[in-house]
Amino acid sequence: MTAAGTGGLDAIRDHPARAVLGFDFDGTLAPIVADPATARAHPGAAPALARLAPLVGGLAIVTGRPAAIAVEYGGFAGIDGLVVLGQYGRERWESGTLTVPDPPPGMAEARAKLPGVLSAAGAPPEVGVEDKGQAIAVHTRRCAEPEVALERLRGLLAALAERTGLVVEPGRYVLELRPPGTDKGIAFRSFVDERGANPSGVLFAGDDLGDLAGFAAVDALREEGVPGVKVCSGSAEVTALAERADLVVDGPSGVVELLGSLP
Ligand SMILES: O=P(O)(O)OC[C@H]1O[C@H](O[C@H]2O[C@H](CO)[C@@H](O)[C@H](O)[C@H]2O)[C@H](O)[C@@H](O)[C@@H]1O
Repeated sequence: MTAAGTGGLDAIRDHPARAVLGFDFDGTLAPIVADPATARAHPGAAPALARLAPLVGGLAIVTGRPAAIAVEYGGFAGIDGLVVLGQYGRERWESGTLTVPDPPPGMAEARAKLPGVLSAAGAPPEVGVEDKGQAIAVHTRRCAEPEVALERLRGLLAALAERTGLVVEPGRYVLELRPPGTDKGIAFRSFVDERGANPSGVLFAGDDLGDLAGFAAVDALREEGVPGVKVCSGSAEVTALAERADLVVDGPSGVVELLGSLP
């Protein structure tokens, strides 16, 4: 644990009612599985979040998943006070109310052209397409050589994104075509700001490249004098987060253990 991270955790524990916490879903609260449709939160996650929600100033799931899917797969439906910021902040779920904007311009064209792009890239049949309405994720985890399949797709998907006004969000054996304009850092910072001008401390936990923006939000808050802690749900697949984290825990079970120790 870094000294700054210890300061962040101490501040959260000393003044939990003004603390704001953000957690990624896949790989952080939910173990990684081969089929995205079968991912479910660690069994201890929802009970731990339900216990914590009334004790802290703000508690959010900040995820690339559609908000409704994260609520369903997480078992979060009954948790009062929990906010789910889905699709990198475009969608919001809170107390059973879901807010979803119209799909971005370009998404329909990207959807229509994607099969041709996969074919041009020689994508094997194990490549999976996850249509999330606001975004489309192309998964290679189930391919015999997932890294090779991902690299073959990278350039063509980047070109498709550029043609359709989208951006490519890379992740764990996934390249996602999604609208620009938000990321987990913007989503988490705006959630912190809406909870009040004087947070006692902030925490962001993640496992994947998209979570680096959440870490950057914690860094920016620290520079403004707000104690903060960056938690990495460790895996062999992504090392970039561990290098920037204050604390590395052992995957979703380690994150649930940390949740149980808060505030
Ligand atoms: O922001 P997150 O909650 O971490 O979501 C990021 C992406 O996670 C999902 O894909 C990842 O998890 C899958 C299930 O364990 C796994 O099969 C895949 O390889 C991972 O990349 C999800 O399917 C995507 O839509 C999310 O954007």
